[in-house]
Amino acid sequence: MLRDGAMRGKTIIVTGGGTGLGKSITRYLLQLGANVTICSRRQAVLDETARELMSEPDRPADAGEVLAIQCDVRNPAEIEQVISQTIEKFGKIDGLLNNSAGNFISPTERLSYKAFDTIVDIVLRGTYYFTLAVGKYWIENSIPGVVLNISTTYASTGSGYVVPSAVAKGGALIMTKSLAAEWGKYGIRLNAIAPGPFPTKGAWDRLFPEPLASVMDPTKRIPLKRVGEHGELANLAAYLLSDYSGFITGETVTIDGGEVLAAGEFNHLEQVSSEQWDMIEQSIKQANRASKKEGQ
Ligand SMILES: CCCCC/C=C/C(=O)SCCNC(=O)CCNC(=O)[C@H](O)C(C)(C)COP(=O)(O)OP(=O)(O)OC[C@H]1O[C@@H](n2cnc3c(N)ncnc32)[C@H](O)[C@@H]1OP(=O)(O)O
Ligand SMILES: NC(=O)C1=CN([C@@H]2O[C@H](COP(=O)(O)OP(=O)(O)OC[C@H]3O[C@@H](n4cnc5c(N)ncnc54)[C@H](OP(=O)(O)O)[C@@H]3O)[C@@H](O)[C@H]2O)C=CC1
Repeated sequence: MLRDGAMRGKTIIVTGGGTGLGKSITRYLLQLGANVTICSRRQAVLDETARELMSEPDRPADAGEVLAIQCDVRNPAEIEQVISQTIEKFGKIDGLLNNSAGNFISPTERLSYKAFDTIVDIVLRGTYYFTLAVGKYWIENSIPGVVLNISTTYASTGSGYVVPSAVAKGGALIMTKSLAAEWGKYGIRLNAIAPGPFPTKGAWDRLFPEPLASVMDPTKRIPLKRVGEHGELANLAAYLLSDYSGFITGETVTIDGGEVLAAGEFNHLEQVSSEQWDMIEQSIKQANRASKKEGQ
């Protein structure tokens, strides 16, 4: 979507950049010329992704470089290491994509305290630790920066069966708005993306395992009748991390094919046939005539 080289000279940290959506966004940022640090718990996965992205056949000559650093986002000392090694390698940091997450589907009453903590710690604590660390660096060095948080649509609506994730993503969304208000004076922007379903192994293994996968087709609820494509999300993320979105802050952009609209009272009436609509129309018109007569 953005022109070639649109992110040249920028350095972005992508948490969870070794897999899934983080990897797809990293691929596009590199193509646009950004240098990208990817970080997560599994160094071997990060190294393999870095190797793959640096040797893609269609990699432009002026594509950015990737640096892979092990980091558990629940650990501030490891976050500090990512920041210092990124500055050492690329000179500065311009953007942070908080994309790391943990999640699994489960009735909430089945969860142990540790299970709940595990998700909230990765998603909420990890997001605010990383944002705080990078934000301090930007403020101390008078660097304008941009934070993009990968949220979910249920961060606003809430959702059963993924309650720790909803609680944590909801908290991160409020942090996005709160810090957008507080740090605007430093030239720091914070936004969020709320994706609907975008198939990844990480999400599908934990949210749609059998027998759920056989009985639950997420596309049925989506007005556009399909799941998202990684390139569509990468376009939006690159835009929100780029200077082209320079006047957007505190905003959440939903990209879900209209799935959140499912709450609309009458949206499920797709099932009503054309013949049934004829009958309904006649019935309403009959009622209209009757009420007019009553008024005469
Ligand atoms: C499609 C529509 C919208 C979707 C929105 C998507 C949101 C997403 O976030 S998708 C991202 C999915 N990706 C991941 O989750 C990747 C990373 N995940 C993991 O590594 C694991 O799933 C993890 C989050 C559980 C963390 O792993 P680890 O640190 O190794 O933790 P443990 O295995 O030790 O488990 C901790 C704790 O949690 C309990 N637990 C794990 N799975 C379940 C489960 N399915 N049901 C109930 N409890 C579970 C586990 O038993 C541990 O608790 P204790 O037993 O008390 O020790
Ligand atoms: N796929 C979808 O349909 C949707 C996804 N999302 C969001 O998109 C983002 C990416 O998810 P997706 O690509 O689907 O799933 P993935 O499982 O592929 O991505 C999650 C990433 O988080 C990393 N991670 C997990 N725990 C930690 C930790 N403690 N410290 C550092 N990194 C960690 C994982 O790497 P490692 O295991 O190496 O640590 C992994 O790379 C998440 O924020 C998710 O909530 C939102 C809505 C829909």
